[in-house]
Amino acid sequence: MRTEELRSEVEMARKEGCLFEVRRGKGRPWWWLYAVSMLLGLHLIWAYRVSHMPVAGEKGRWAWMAMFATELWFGFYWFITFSVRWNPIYRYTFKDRLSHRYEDKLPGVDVFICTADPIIEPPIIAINTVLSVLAYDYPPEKLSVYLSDDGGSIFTFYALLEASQFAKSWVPFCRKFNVQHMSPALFFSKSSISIHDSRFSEWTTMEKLYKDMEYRIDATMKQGYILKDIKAKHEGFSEWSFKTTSKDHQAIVKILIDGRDQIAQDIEGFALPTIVYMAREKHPNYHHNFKAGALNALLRVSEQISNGPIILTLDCDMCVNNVESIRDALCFFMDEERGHEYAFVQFPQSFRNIIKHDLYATSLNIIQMVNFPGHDGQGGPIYIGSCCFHRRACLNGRKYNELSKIEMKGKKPNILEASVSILEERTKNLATCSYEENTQWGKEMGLKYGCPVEDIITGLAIQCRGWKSAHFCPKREAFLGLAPTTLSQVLVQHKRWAEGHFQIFLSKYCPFLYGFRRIKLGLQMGYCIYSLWAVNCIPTLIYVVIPSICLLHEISLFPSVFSFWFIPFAFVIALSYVVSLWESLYFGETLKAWWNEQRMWLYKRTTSYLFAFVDTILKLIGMNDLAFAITPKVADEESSKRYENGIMEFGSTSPMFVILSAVAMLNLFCLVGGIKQVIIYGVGSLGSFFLQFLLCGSLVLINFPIFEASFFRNDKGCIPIKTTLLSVAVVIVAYFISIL
Ligand SMILES: O=c1ccn([C@@H]2O[C@H](COP(=O)(O)OP(=O)(O)O[C@H]3O[C@H](CO)[C@@H](O)[C@H](O)[C@H]3O)[C@@H](O)[C@H]2O)c(=O)[nH]1
Ligand SMILES: [Mn+2]
Repeated sequence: MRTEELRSEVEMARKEGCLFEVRRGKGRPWWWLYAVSMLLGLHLIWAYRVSHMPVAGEKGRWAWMAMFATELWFGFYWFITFSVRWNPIYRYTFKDRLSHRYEDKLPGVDVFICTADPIIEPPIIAINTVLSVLAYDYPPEKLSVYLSDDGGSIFTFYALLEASQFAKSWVPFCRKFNVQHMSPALFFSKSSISIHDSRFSEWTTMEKLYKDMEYRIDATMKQGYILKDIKAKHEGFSEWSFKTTSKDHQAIVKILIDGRDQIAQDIEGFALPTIVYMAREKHPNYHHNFKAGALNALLRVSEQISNGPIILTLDCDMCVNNVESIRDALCFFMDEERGHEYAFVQFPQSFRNIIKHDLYATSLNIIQMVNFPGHDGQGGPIYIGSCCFHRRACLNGRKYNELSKIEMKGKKPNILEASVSILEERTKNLATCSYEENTQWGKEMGLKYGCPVEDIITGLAIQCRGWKSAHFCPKREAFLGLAPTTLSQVLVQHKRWAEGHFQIFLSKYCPFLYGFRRIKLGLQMGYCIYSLWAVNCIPTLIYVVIPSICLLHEISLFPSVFSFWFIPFAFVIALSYVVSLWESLYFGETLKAWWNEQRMWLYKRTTSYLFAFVDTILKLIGMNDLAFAITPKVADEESSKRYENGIMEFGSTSPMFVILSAVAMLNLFCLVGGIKQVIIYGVGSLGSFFLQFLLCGSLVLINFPIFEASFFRNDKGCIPIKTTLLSVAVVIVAYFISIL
């Protein structure tokens, strides 16, 4: 049994020598008490629904059935969530033991960074990520950085060239000053130095060096072309004249710093890691398969150049923020007893731009702090695309075999023999999409194609090949990224996620089918929390519309406060909110952040998930194409300011906002209507409508930002009058339908 397994794992770690240790979460009896009482409450609610069903012809029979179906679904979904959360495990590493034993035998690490669009992902962000990686506390000859640019932008290439120059000063500076915020932008925004400090002049010189570089990149982008004398500095610029009309797919590979090169040595004797730029052309005849395609191309290219047995994948905005995270990851891979079972080590994705009360619930705190250790307890966390260390062999498609421990050293990379230009020429062909024609890339090898959450499906496949994975959450955040900062960005991002997960559920990779007998049932259910996100749109819409409309029509859908049946409803509602609030507060969120999170759940469920649901169905019947809407990493100045001040951003006329606004208006309308009836019929009638009032009232309350944005704001982020009118029209139509 799992319990035994865990106990013996901890035992083993105690025996000294192990590089990591596993500890089980505390407080499990409480969890069981919670689960049993919740189940009891749910059953009573269902019993009430069955026993009090209106007879045929009676008012509200359909509404009743919809409520019953919804509550069944919520119960089922709660059960899935609980099954993931009941047995979390937490991991600890012993990096001193690692250094002690393996310092001279550390494996090569290849870092893959993806960027795709120089406008919504400005190159300065991507190169800050590159620079943060270069500042890792790791032997430079064993570290290589690859930047994939799906935008194929000459400006990104230029920025990387600048960065590889700047790195020669930045990396030694980081060592000398023991810099912890390894991305220069973050470092200079977070730390300051006193004029009396002996390091003052060095510090300010470095700051100026960075600001100048930033300025040059910015100016070049504004100008729209690269100056002649800059172009003369690197022959790489000449490649941007390639013709896109060619029959074959084309790619560019440029080695900007060659790790074995002596010139790469800076004044103080610091060698720099290898830095490689790769771009794949957009070609009408070939699908470039978005990020998965980019990562697969990098796998092939890097195999020829550095061939590190460990790979770290990062999004362009995800800076390294902890000099030790490579070593943490290695503690899992290199542990003598159990290391060979692990395919990947996932770190949490943390964000550097979350505001005080986390307006859009973008920190993903609860998912990462509660769910992920739970997945880990069931055999392995999921792979979420960024901040994850992989074994190259596992990404390439290798099956787990108890007997074969993977050699960490990897084959000798070719860079030792071939010249840079030969390597570039050879790897260029490997980077193209035409190279993948009639191969297993995207199917059995590398990241999987055809899904907007390529990471999830790839991780699932790795686990189904017998590998374990680990979730590791160090005290100091290992990585810091940029969370979306406007409501529509968040909703679109979640639409992509929900859609991807739901597609997996409906495909042959459905965790229950594909994972059957390959991974634990608990882990299969774990994947389903997300796979079924999209489906939640329907029950949620039922719950936010029907009881309120029924309130208006004096149809009671819940037991009266004076009835016995009121107890299970009150109990389940109170318990689930108390537990969720407790979780949030426990993980350091504020009360207001929790409230904001509840609102975001409502918004995601009624818009992102709905659109994801519909789009997935359309795609299933062949009416829609696969897309990957990239999340912008920047917003305009005004809306950024509103974000900083915690003001919700609407602004555009998105159909998503019409739905949000319509739900809010409908509930306001019903609440007013309900109150009117109480005034007419007296407070006595309140009893049997109490829960409906509570629900409708909470919906009005939580939607306050929408009313504010429709009626009391006139900045550019308010709700356009068109959207408000449309939503009112929707409410009127809904009202007339309901009286038919
Ligand atoms: O055609 C593309 C599209 C995207 N990207 C890159 O993929 C990364 C992730 O894209 P982003 O729009 O930032 O997605 P997020 O929703 O923020 O990312 C989460 O979700 C994705 C899956 O939906 C994962 O790939 C990411 O790692 C994970 O952080 C970025 O670096 C992009 O530059 C490409 O390289 N090529
Ligand atoms: Mn992102």
